[in-house]
Amino acid sequence: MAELLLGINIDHIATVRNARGTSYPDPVQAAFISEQAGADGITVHLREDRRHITDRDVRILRDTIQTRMNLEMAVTDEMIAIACEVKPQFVCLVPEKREEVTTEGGLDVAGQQEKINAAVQQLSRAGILVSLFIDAEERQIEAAVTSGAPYIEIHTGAYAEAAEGLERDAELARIRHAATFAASRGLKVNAGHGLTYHNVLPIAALPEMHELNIGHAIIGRAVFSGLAEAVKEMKQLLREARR
Ligand SMILES: CC(=O)[C@@H](O)[C@H](O)COP(=O)(O)O
Ligand SMILES: NCC(=O)COP(=O)(O)O
Repeated sequence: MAELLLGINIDHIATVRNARGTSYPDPVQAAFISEQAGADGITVHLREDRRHITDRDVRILRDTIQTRMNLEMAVTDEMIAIACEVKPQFVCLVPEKREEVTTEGGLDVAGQQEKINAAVQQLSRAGILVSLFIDAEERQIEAAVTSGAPYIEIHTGAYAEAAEGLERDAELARIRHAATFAASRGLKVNAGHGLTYHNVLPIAALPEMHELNIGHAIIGRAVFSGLAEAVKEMKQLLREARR
């Protein structure tokens, strides 16, 4: 079976940075370390309200990412103009609501087919590979095929939030069916949102999966794998100050 690719979402580094308005921790450094550790791509979501990733991040990352940039964005004229100028290797079109804490559902491609078709065409003409972030539904997959986008990313949020047992099994079955159906219709299939060290295995085992985009759980874990070292470094500095 082909290797399953891992895209790292580094938005959450920018969230910590922006909470204080500091220049650290820098998502540019996060992208570099992720790539050194084996990431196959870097995902950033330039939200309309710029709550985490900023325009500056996107521009610097476009120059510094060695693998490939996957720019998640809403389907707006502003975002399409930015993407056509920056030219990331991939754009993933996502739904966006100002007041949401995180992306709540998939993009309704079927309900706004002409708008999505136009966006896919414009981005494709700029040489960008387009992915559509959709729920695991045949209707949305058919609409994605119609749009001409070569990729979909299946929103795994409902799976991640489902209670372990029957509820989660049902969500997994929906995703499994969607992945098989989408692949049979010629789409490349990615997935992501809310995937963790505890729930990723059944999704990763689906043979049609091409790439998983994972951020929050990895950044959350990185805090603890690095915390002891960070405390030791500060303690060392304090000791040096009193020598
Ligand atoms: C579009 C998506 O899947 C989200 O995971 C996003 O990339 C993460 O950013 P937010 O936490 O702002 O939703
Ligand atoms: N598109 C999903 C993504 O980029 C990562 O989502 P999360 O792991 O931060 O929930």
